[in-house]
Amino acid sequence: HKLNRDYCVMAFFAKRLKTVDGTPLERVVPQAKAETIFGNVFDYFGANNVALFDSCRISAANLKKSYVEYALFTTFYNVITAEDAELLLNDKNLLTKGIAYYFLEPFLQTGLLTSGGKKWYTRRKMLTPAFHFNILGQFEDVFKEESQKFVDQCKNLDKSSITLNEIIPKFTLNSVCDAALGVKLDDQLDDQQYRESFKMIEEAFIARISNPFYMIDAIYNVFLGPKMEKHLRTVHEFSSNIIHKRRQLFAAKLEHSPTGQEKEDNFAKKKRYSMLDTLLHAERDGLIDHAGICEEVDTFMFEGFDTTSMALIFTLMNLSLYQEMQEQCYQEILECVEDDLQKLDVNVLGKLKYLECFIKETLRLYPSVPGIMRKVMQDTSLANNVFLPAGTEISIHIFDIQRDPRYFPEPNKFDPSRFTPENSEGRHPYAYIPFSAAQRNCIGQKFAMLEMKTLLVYILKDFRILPLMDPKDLQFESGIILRTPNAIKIKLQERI
Ligand code: HEM
Repeated sequence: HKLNRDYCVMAFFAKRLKTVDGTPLERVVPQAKAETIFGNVFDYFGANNVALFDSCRISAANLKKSYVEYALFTTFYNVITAEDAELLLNDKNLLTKGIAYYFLEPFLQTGLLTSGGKKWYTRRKMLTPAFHFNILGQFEDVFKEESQKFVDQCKNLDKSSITLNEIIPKFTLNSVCDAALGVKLDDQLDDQQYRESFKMIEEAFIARISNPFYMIDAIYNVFLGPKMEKHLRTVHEFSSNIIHKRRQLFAAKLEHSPTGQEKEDNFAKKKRYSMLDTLLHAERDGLIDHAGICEEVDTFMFEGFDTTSMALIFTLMNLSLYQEMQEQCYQEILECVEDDLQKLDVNVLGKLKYLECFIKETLRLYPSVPGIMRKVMQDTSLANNVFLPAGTEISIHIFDIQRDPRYFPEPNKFDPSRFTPENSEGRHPYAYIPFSAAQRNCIGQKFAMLEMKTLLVYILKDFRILPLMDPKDLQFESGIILRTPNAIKIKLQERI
């Protein structure tokens, strides 16, 4: 027992965290209570996704400090405060992604999300202009078209019970494909199958992070890997078809340019291109190859589709639950937005300050990406007296950070006024990080906000949103994206 207490048998090979000045570690970083005598190795073994999610919240509530867990060969430093998140996200030695992203590689290879070092830096530099403020107006037309399609579809549904999880993902997938990739989804591209395979891949991912044996490639490849091949093929074929379609459009566009000078002229004028066109241009210049384009397209579909879906689903749920606040959003829209929605643009959307606070508060309580990870590549000492040995995995729990009562009193209460300029003043800048922060923050955050605001304006102008569920019943599942096993339902009533 003594041996086990000190060295965590079975987690014996996980390197121990230390303090820089020799203070006993438990005073600075407590260890999460182990469920078995084997350290934290089997704490999540066999737990379902809901139990897994809840156990992280229980550790955070009990320990109230960033804490450590010792697994089979790996040490996990779990970060739950804004102060620690700031130190880690700004450390230039801690830009490499953690083990969880390695499990995503069969799907995304090493695109912007999963890559590190020089490759990440070059790609980020290449793609940043595609998300520049100036290009947002170009996306806006797509968002308006898709939003109009969405409200027309709602008019034909049974409005007494609408399951958001069933209809929102189609909207966000269409939007990301059309706006960022420049391809409209049609009958040739089976998006239903894509979404199903995407879900299966995420389940395999969760199996890997929760079961210490599946973390070992050899075991995963025998028992789970073969079942995933079909789904990986589906998602890769889907993105390849998108690239193929855009390539044809791109070639036709260049052919019709009278002198072939178009590209040079436009680049000279710093004309902005959509994300996929930016990659196709870079390919012509020999800066990326076809495999690289596939990695990035998979990455953008992965990051741009379900994240925004869940954010919209929770925002619509909150609009249904808080009727007075919904009315405030509606009144603001009446004041700022003309009846002719064709005139809706980035500037008008920028005036919808209350709606923005509403979305931000939703993302605080329900961050679409509840946690992110980093890997320590070389021994690192932090300013908070923690020494991280090389190989340590860092898990930054955005979900817990954003419910810290020091920065958000009554943290579980939904209150958009927390985000007015007066109330935000002086708050720790890392207390609210739904899009992460510092160098590896979300490249698509403006894109996402614009897409969400546009759809919400279209819905609120045409419908009153009524509640159909009790938020107390909400459960959450552990995963890459914050999901709930509950179907999130609302009622719609057409405004006269
Ligand atoms: C509400 C919607 C969204 C949320 C909450 C969100 C959140 C995040 C977070 C937390 C990260 C950091 C991941 C990490 O460090 O591991 C991230 C990265 C990223 N996001 Fe988003 N995202 C959203 C929408 C989008 C959209 C619409 C796109 C693209 C169209 C996008 C593209 C990316 C990419 C490519 C990265 C990787 C950036 C890098 O490492 O350089 N995201 N996002």
